[in-house]
Amino acid sequence: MQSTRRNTEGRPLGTCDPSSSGSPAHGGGSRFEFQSLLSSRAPAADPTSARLRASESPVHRRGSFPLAGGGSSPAPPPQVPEEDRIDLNPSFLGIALRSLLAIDLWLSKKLGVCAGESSSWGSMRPLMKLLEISGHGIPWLLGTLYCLSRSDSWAGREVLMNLLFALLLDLLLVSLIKGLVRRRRPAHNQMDMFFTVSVDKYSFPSGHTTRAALVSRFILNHLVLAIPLRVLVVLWAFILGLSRVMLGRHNVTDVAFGFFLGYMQYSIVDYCWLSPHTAPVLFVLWNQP
Ligand SMILES: CC(C)=CCC/C(C)=C/CC/C(C)=C/COP(=O)(O)O
Repeated sequence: MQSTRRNTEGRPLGTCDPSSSGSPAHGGGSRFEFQSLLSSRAPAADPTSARLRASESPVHRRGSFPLAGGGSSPAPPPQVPEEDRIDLNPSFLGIALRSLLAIDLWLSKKLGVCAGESSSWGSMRPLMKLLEISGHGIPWLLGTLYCLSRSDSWAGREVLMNLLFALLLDLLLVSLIKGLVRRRRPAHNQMDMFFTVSVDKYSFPSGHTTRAALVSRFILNHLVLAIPLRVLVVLWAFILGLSRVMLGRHNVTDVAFGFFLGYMQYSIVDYCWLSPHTAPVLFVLWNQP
């Protein structure tokens, strides 16, 4: 007995309707998924026919659909460059990563409510941009240098020297990772940021978020603050991270990794803590008239 497997549209599997719209590569119809499955589920006995089957898949044919039933003498399969081929048997990790990426892009777009003046929360954009300046590298670097120059106690100088080290380490690590990963900023972002350097065209990880996590952990560990102020510091870091997505500057994963990296950076700074004992040269140099 022979049974005919059907796709979700009730069409026998293996057939194709050339009149239907939608790009095969972008999931325009379920039949393309089927063809991928067919290729991966029924491996050919010999490599030549496996290659032929893969090249028959519509995802390998840019701009042409295979006709239902086919002809009696099919044209020889076109040679497809290696980089154009789609992995028909992706690993579980690959599927999980792609799904995470899709959720990330979808959620980031949804949360980008201040990405433009005409966005749903566009009126909040000036406030978000103020927050952006509060986490920018320049005010933090200049502020730390200024306080260092005014500090008249060894203890104060030690803390500020380490804050300066932390800020520079953060700039270095974020630039390195941005340059390596080279993830583009979301398409809905307006590139109107105040004072950026070349790697800032990339979005992974969020530099504002790493700085916010690093600085807030630093402050909580080295400044004696009343509880409400401590809560405020944590809130500032959290809202700054969130505002990066709302402004459309980043995807959610850029910010999530930014929090993680900033948190870890503080651990590095704490581990390498500079003091008159561990780095006497620095402290002596700073105290030269
Ligand atoms: C000393 C020196 C080279 C300072 C550079 C400070 C600077 C330009 C920091 C960049 C701050 C910035 C715009 C980071 C981008 O943050 P995302 O959150 O958009 O990644």
